[in-house]
Amino acid sequence: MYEYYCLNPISAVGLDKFPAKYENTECMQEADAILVRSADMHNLEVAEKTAAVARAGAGVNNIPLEKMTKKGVVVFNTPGANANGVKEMVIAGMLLASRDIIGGIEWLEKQDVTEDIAKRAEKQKKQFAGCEISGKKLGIIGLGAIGVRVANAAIHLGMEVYGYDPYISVDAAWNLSRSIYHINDINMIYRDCDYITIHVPLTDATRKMIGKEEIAQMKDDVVLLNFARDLLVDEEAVCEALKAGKMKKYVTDFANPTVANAPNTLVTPHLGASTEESEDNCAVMAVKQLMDYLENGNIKNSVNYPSCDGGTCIDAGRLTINHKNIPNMISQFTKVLGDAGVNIANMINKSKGDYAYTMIDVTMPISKEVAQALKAIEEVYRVRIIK
Ligand SMILES: NC(=O)C1=CN([C@@H]2O[C@H](COP(=O)(O)OP(=O)(O)OC[C@H]3O[C@@H](n4cnc5c(N)ncnc54)[C@H](O)[C@@H]3O)[C@@H](O)[C@H]2O)C=CC1
Ligand SMILES: O=C(O)CCC(=O)C(=O)O
Repeated sequence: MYEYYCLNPISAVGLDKFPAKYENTECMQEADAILVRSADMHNLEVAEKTAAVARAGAGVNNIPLEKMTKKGVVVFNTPGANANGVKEMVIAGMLLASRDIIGGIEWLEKQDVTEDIAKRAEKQKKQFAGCEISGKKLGIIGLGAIGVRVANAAIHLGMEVYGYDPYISVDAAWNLSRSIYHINDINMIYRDCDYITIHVPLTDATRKMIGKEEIAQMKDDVVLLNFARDLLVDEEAVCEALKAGKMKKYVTDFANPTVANAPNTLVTPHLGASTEESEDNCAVMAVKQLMDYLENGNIKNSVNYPSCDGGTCIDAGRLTINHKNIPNMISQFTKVLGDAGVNIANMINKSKGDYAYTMIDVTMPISKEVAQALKAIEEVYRVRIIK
């Protein structure tokens, strides 16, 4: 029996994939695995028993990764599963920033509905007029799952698209329309684009990457869109630019005291991934990844441990070890197993930066004592007997 705990509501389409041997617990401390969306986990202590956290979504800045890693907790996310939902919001954001659709609707809602409503509407409409996005320059910072989709959609809407991503993945590059200008100097985007949209993860390296200096380079009347994370942008500087008439609109998915109801901002309450399809996709992917990890020890789409696929164990036993990526670890593991007379059938050792993961299939069942001896090795964070 496995127990899972949901820190946020998770789509039933995903949770229904858990078979009967999985139970949804009300108590986080009892959980083998935790599912989360945007809940802040930085001040939460997860139980020793908890082996995995699955973020049903992309951004993992709400999860203390270093702390989890050193507890041997594998953190998963669901790359691309909600990217289309965000892409559609970005397109909507560009349109809302270009035409005063909201102003027009609000004006109409306040009117008395009388026989002459059509006539009054025709008279008023000029104050809600705007411009088209076709033919305008769009700069995209971050060409990952979302950035690529936004880029390709914008091309189809007739925009001239410039993309910047020094770490673009091979997959993303393959999916990118050939009509997009892939540029190496981010300042070109700041200087030349009418619309700028950011789609990078929030890390120490990207925090406040758009600040006063970057805004100063931008064209007058630029529209800045932020569906990634508010802390990527110096929003005090944005509000000054909006007030000064330098920036036309700031479209953001993140409400906070700086931007909520501020002039010329369009703020949505973190709705990018709030579609039936995105919520279902993320939940299904998160649940499948958790099940494969809990039952087989396989890792796919983890942000803190390497991928590892040993399939289903066909030998007598399997154990997995989460540990630091330093010399002499494997020899210590094989010594413990050799001393206990345990024969190794197969072994996989993978690393991701400072951390590593070892999966060992053996020809006889593994005792708790052997697992304890492995756990006692310095810089071993967790040992699981899978079978
Ligand atoms: N508003 C919402 O509901 C949602 C927001 N997000 C946010 O959007 C972010 C991006 O999501 P995805 O595209 O799915 O992630 P992704 O991981 O597929 O793409 C991120 C891209 O940013 C690039 N990158 C990293 N540092 C960069 C830098 N300094 N300059 C330029 N590019 C850089 C990476 O190389 C990668 O290609 C997430 O980390 C999350 O914070 C994601 C999903 C929903
Ligand atoms: O779960 C959500 O609604 C938030 C989505 C998000 O911000 C992400 O996937 O990074």
